[in-house]
Amino acid sequence: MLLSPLAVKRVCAPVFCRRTAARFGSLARKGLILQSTSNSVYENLAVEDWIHDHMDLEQKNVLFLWRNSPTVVIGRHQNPWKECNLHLMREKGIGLARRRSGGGTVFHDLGNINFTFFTHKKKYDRMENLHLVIRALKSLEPSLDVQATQRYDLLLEGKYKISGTAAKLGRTVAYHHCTLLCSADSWLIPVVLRSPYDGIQSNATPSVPSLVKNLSQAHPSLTCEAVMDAVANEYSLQYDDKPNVHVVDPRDEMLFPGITHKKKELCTWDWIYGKTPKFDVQKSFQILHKNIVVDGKLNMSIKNGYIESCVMALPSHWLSEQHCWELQNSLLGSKYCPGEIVFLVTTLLRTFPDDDELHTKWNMLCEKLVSIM
Ligand SMILES: Nc1ncnc2c1ncn2[C@@H]1O[C@H](COP(=O)(O)OC(=O)CCCC[C@@H]2CCSS2)[C@@H](O)[C@H]1O
Repeated sequence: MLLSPLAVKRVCAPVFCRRTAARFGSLARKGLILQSTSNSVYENLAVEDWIHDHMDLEQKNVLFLWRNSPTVVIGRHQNPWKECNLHLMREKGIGLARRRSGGGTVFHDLGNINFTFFTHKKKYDRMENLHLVIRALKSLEPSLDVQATQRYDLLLEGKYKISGTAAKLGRTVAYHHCTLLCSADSWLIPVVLRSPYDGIQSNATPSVPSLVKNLSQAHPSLTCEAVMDAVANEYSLQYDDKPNVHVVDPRDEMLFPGITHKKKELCTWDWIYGKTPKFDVQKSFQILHKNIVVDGKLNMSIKNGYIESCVMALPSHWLSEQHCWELQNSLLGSKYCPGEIVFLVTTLLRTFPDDDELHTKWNMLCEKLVSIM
């Protein structure tokens, strides 16, 4: 008989079963702990997807431990332009990812740990998981003042958020994932999660900002490594087991057949930006040209991340209706993204090669557009 410690549905991954049976040892384990070797948010989210889609969690629970290089992670139904400063993130090389669970936006770096608790849907219990994390923290610092709130945050000293929660409930499998701030760049969090873009109307899920603090600020002994070990210990205790953390590489196609495809999907523009719920942008702006202030208005509708309608109101003595229309029209169907807009306007400029005055005006409008994306 083919037995798998990961209890993978055989039909999906026969190779995985045989290999992992050898790799992960004892078949009796009811709680399996996996820790990622990767700091790529897309690879780690792909592991979550893979476990969700392929593992049979009827008899077994899984805890997945992972950390990422600097990234902003938005919820499934959020608008990144409303939630974070995309300009600053591009400048600082901070990534953006959209996860499959709902909820708000958080910042990850190597000082932030993520825990994903996978169970059968019947056993899904977020409070139980958070209490496990609290027990782990108290095993390291018994005097630590940490509490779970009704919205499943963990608060330090009654007011500082150290952990945020989100969840995904599938047909049979459920997962609850949460962050834990140990030694993240806590100065950067409010800066990067403040959107500079105004005039966006949207029904997307808004985040709930809080004051944040790192555990290591309260107790220097609470490093990521110590906390991860303590959580793994506590998780094993729950199953009367010795801690046994299996280090896994999310790029290992033998272990996770089909995971490369899952990762690729999570990296696409159409997933990260394109899944933004439909939104409108209404913005008044001013352009200073030849010492004259020109007032303009912009109205756009964005659907699946693409510009569905665009109307610019500008004084006709400054830009003729025809030229205004040509600019608007060239943007229709384009991604709501700076690179695409610059490309389209540059292409449009080539249709009037000798009109320097028009080039200047279109370029100024292009800059305005780029500044709001
Ligand atoms: N890393 C981290 N941990 C805790 N709190 C954070 C963090 N980053 C930002 N914040 C604060 O939470 C709010 C947003 O709170 P809000 O309640 O809106 O959203 C959440 O908590 C979502 C948690 C998602 C957890 C997933 C687990 C694995 S992948 S991401 C934000 O404005 C900051 O004030």
